[in-house]
Amino acid sequence: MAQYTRVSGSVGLITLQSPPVNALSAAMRQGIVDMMQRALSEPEVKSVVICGQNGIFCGGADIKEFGGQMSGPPLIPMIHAIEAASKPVVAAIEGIALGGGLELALGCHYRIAHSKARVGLPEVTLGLLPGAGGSQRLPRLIGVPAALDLITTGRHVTAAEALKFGLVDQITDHNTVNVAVKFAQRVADQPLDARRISTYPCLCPSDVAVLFEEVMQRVRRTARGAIAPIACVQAVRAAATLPYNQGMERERELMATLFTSGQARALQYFFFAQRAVGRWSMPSGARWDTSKPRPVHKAAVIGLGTMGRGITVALAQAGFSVVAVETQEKQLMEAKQAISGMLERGAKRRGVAPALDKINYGRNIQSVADVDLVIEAVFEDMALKKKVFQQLSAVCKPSTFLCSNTSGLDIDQLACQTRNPELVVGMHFFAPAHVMKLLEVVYGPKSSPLAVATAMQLGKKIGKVSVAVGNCRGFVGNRMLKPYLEQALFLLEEGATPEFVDQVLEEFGFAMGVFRMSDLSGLDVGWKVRMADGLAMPDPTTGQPTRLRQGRRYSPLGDLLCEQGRFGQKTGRGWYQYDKPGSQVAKPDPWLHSFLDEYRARHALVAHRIDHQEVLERCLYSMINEGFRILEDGIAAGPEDIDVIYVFGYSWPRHHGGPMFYAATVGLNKVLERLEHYYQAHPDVPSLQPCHLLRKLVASGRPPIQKWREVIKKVRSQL
Ligand SMILES: CC(C)(COP(=O)(O)OP(=O)(O)OC[C@H]1O[C@@H](n2cnc3c(N)ncnc32)[C@H](O)[C@@H]1OP(=O)(O)O)[C@@H](O)C(=O)NCCC(=O)NCCSC(=O)/C=C/CCCCCCCCCCCCC(=O)O
Repeated sequence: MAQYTRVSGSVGLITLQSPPVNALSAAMRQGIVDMMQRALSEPEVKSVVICGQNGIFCGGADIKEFGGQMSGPPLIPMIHAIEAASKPVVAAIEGIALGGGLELALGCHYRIAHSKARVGLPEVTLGLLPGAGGSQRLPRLIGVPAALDLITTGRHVTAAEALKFGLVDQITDHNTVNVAVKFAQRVADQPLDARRISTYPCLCPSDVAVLFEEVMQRVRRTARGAIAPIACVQAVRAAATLPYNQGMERERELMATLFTSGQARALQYFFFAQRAVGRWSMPSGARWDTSKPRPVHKAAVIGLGTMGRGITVALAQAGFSVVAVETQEKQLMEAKQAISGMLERGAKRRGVAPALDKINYGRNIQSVADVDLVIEAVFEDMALKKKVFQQLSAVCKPSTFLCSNTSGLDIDQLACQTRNPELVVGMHFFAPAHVMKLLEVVYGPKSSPLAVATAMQLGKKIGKVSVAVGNCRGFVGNRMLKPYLEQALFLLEEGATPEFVDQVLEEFGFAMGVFRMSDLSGLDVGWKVRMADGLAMPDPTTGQPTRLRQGRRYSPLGDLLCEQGRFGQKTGRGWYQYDKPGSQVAKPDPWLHSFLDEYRARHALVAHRIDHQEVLERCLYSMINEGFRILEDGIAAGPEDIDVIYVFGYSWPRHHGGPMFYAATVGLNKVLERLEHYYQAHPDVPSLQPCHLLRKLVASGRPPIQKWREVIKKVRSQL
């Protein structure tokens, strides 16, 4: 775990050895304690260097240990002992020094970093704070404003930025360990008192109280109910206002609260879930580790509307050559201008040259003949998409992967239009496509593991978190959205207002409640789909909007709004009113309230008092129930896939882990019991009927979420 060698005669070199990231597990901490003792006890050794194996200093505490009983030497006394050492200790930082890894480096007397290294205190992203002295040492070293920024955002900084802050003493382009060893030799006789950060006064600007107030307000506004960012501010405030020892005590108290909170558990689960989705599998047994992707050098995008533009930008920014096709001259010119603007703004932000020359624009689909992969992004219309796929199949090389950016259409029907259906997959991007992290890679029954592996790898290369999912209406994300939206409408019919439903969901942590979100995305989008499905129509016998379709409850409220031209923000009216079309400031609309009253009266619906709990349970549990159905159907391989999709694509609050993790924390038996209760009250709403897998998990003794796959496997094998 930690290896000790003596180099250059007088330097004790401690190398952290625990791939992949040299995390500070109990064994690693024990190793460091032992090796430090050895270095300090050897009279020939005048100074010490701590480095990491394989070009990585340290990725911090071992997150896996947080879930169990902590054992081994604690981190805080270990770091204190390093700082108190009588011989200079130099951290040689290569690759990364994150979290506890940076806190370890802050306990050292000097820090030398490679120019390509990144450092940071990302504990806040795991629901924690830098609880091994980081919240107290960092402000003492780099000042309160910079420390607040790093600790509350968890962002990683480059070595150059770290040098500017004074966080590291030197950066090098050469072998960092060699440089650190020479440095350690040079400082071997230097006094250490001025190098112990815990003894420094905390560097505060004169208006520090105002600064804390401002940061606290910002954090509360953006945290959406997450508690760790607030605790981080409180911990830094302790550094600024208390002596070091008392500050450490405050850090410990705050850490204890966070450490045992459900939010930390959810965020740590989510850390591993994000990584788990990369290890995809298909019901056929094909898997990430047995399916090799084919390299993609040149790609094409067909259709340069909002989605196509974003996809083109994402590809070009990642260095792909792109053929961007739009058949209408005027639209092509507009798209070219918009894409250039997006690339220029993005390049300016990142301090690089815009990748304008990566894109060739054309009006003719023939121009994609030699590309390796095409992403079709035309209007969401099956007939149109089928036509495009027929054309692509005729024009492209036989080996070209043909992908559709669709939010829910049947991939199999598109694959059937082509010569090589095994090379067809869905790539469901989320708007704006160059910004949003999520990509659903959708495999149909004919999609080959090669096509899935290639689309997954492409997604990774363009910076997306890609999740492989099966083919069904709406895939995972939009399929689960349907019961959620449906419940929200039913709640309005029964007496709630859009403002109240949104308030409850936003208090839960969604960036936007369901109605504000619908106004933003445009009510006409769903209306068109419902019309195509034959739903958004008056009852043929009465001519009235009907509340029952195919024996199921149906709410025509959204359709009625659309019939009035209320499409949301873009028309200045929707579930809310806006000052003008395109405005984003939603205001309650008295017209809407009267409309709801009239609607209820017309349908003899008696409004009743709907409370916070009912809104949350009906909206979330119906969505979660659909999530269990998706698992049962094999559309998602595991709960992690669903959770990652919901956090990255649908603004599910990350500190609740995702809908499936949330169900596990609420208790599956409680979710089941409440669904049964609501289904009894609403037997014409099938999405409230608890699904078989949920019942099975409860009957199996509610195993932890990590064990659900075993039960899922059994349930699927019985189907
Ligand atoms: C940037 C990375 C490091 C690397 O990224 P990349 O190259 O893309 O690779 P990945 O795929 O992400 O990772 C590769 C595998 O490594 C695993 N991994 C990564 N980091 C860790 C880690 N820190 N621990 C465990 N495992 C890790 C990862 O999962 C991959 O494996 P797999 O594919 O999943 O199998 C990137 O990985 C990254 O960003 N890592 C996280 C960095 C991070 O966030 N570090 C901070 C960790 S938290 C920390 O350090 C906290 C320190 C303070 C602790 C103080 C403890 C005091 C306890 C007090 C408790 C008080 C309780 C009181 C209770 C009471 O009183 O009762």
